[in-house]
Amino acid sequence: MAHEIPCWYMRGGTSKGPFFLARDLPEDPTIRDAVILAAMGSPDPRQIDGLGGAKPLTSKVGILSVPTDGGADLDFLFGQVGIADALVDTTPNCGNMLAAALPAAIEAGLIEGDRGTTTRRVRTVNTGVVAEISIETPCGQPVYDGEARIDGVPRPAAPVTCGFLDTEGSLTGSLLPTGNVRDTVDGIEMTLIDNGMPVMIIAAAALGLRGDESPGQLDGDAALKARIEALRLKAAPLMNLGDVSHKPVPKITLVSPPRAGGAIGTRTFIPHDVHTSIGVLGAVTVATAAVLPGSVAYDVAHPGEGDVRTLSIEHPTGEFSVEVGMEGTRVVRAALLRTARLLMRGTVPVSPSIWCGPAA
Ligand SMILES: O=C(O)/C=C(\CC(=O)C(=O)O)C(=O)O
Repeated sequence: MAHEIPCWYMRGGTSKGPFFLARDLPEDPTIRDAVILAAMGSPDPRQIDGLGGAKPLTSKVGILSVPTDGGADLDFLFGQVGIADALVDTTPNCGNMLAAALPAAIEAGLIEGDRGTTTRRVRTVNTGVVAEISIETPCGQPVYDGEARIDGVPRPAAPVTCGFLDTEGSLTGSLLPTGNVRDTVDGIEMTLIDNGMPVMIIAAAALGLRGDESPGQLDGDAALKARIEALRLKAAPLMNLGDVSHKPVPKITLVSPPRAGGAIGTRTFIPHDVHTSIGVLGAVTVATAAVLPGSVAYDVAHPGEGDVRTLSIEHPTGEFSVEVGMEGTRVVRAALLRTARLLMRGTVPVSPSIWCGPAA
């Protein structure tokens, strides 16, 4: 008989995927990952035999637990699940799935919601980044209907507010891991930066682009993608990320002057497909570069003024507003809005041969 794993299938921002409780999954990470791959239908380019959506933004999972060290109220382990690769990567952050972690934990009975608004510190175990997340819980349970709108999601929903502190160097050790605000790799100038997400920021013009091309146009340009991947493989070791040929970081954001009254125009490779919008911590990192004099982003940005300012990061399906708190030219905190929704709750059946791991 199949093993039934409790599961809450959530949309978090512009991503979606199943959430599990750590206690419902095998402890051994190798068996756990085999179970997740089976649940998602990987490896298979169509993920036809599982829950995965055959795109990076819909091939994600969250694993929840309550920490005992006092460092947070909820631990969220994020997994980027390979589609054609049999790989569950728990290295990077994902701010979109993070937005769904608290409602999922309340749905699962792991955390008791407050009456009115529930605010908790949620730690992304992957990097240790802690975010303060607030959701509406009028009677102690999350509500999902509401009037908050985020670009990339067609319907309005209840707001999820996310506040970040201490995101510098999340994976690379420092905001500017090379020690430079600008580097040159294979003749292309770039800013290599990590304020929650390692990102290579390159002017779209440096690659012969305008910067407002559609994701379809960019995804269809095999020569461009090969060039960008070659740059990524060279830049990643400079960012202390080593060999990233099987890693989803760093991301690459091509920047250009804003076209819709925002702070900057973006097209982001994550890293092999073009994002239909932009990731959460990706947007925080691009906003950080946009206000940093000397960076490639600063050259084309309208960075605004003041110790607290809102930067509108333009992307293929609209914009993403990031409020930043600054000390000098340094971003020390970021706040932003997401929405999330429970799409389905149930159990995922997994074959006992996978659940039990290889025979001894
Ligand atoms: O960059 C990606 O692969 C996609 C993400 C990551 C994210 O949310 C973030 O940058 O925090 C997403 O949109 O879910």
